[in-house]
Amino acid sequence: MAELLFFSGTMDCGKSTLALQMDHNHKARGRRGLLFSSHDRAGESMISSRLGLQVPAVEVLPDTDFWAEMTVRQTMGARIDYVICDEAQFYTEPQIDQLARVVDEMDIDVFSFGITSDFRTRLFPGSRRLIELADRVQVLQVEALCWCGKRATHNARTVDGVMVVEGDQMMVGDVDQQADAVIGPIPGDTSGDPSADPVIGYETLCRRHHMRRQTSRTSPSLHAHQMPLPFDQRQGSAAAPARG
Ligand SMILES: Nc1ncnc2c1ncn2[C@@H]1O[C@H](COP(=O)(O)OP(=O)(O)O)[C@@H](O)[C@H]1O
Ligand SMILES: Cc1cn([C@H]2C[C@H](O)[C@@H](COP(=O)(O)O)O2)c(=O)[nH]c1=O
Repeated sequence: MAELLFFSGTMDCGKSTLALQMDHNHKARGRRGLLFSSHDRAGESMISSRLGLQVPAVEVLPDTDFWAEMTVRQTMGARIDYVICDEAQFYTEPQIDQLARVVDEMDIDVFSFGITSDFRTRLFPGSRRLIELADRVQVLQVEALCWCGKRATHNARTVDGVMVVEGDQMMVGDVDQQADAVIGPIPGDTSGDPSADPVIGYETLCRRHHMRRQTSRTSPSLHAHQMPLPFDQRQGSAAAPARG
């Protein structure tokens, strides 16, 4: 019997990698699958993993109807044994209902992948509906970590390196946008230009640090370790710290 599975976790815990691995393993055994995604960081119609894999996928739009998608393809003679759905947090509730119907009435496995909650710790509508309907919800084993070393359970959004708790629920972005913010501006780098667009980034945190709004940038201990020694260009040597 086909199943609706939801593989979930924070950002950067390996969901897209697992999605592509599952596709590979099922394909290797002669099963036929269809890949879907929505607003992947690498661009439209794509499933991309930070491990470097990138595979074409059908882009899910607000008016995509999964029941119709499957019906049209099957009518044209395609065999569909399973469906991979990445970035499923962005799907609408009716789309998740359609996926459940595809499982139950067409006997097609649906393997869905997505983050559970947004930067305000609120459930995404698509994820909420998946939690309500899935046969199984599986939290990924690979743990994204907070800067303190604990398991990261929440996603923080940063704007120009500063954690925010207000804004649109959907904003495509990545976790490594924090890096520059941690070590401060690099001399000659104009990306810190105040007239430039704000840099949206994300950081995975444990609950305690999410609640306290403490990111790697505002953590006093980590900040001290990652700050480069101030370099006195006149002397050619490290000078006394100018910043507290
Ligand atoms: N350079 C690297 N070497 C080894 N593993 C990496 C590297 N870069 C990323 N990863 C792994 O990839 C994971 C992110 O995978 P990805 O599928 O892109 O995550 P998600 O879809 O959950 O955001 C990281 O948690 C890490 O385990
Ligand atoms: C927390 C949060 C994330 N997003 C976006 C940022 C990324 O583009 C995706 C998650 O991708 P990943 O493969 O899981 O890393 O979601 C968002 O739009 N709103 C949020 O609150």
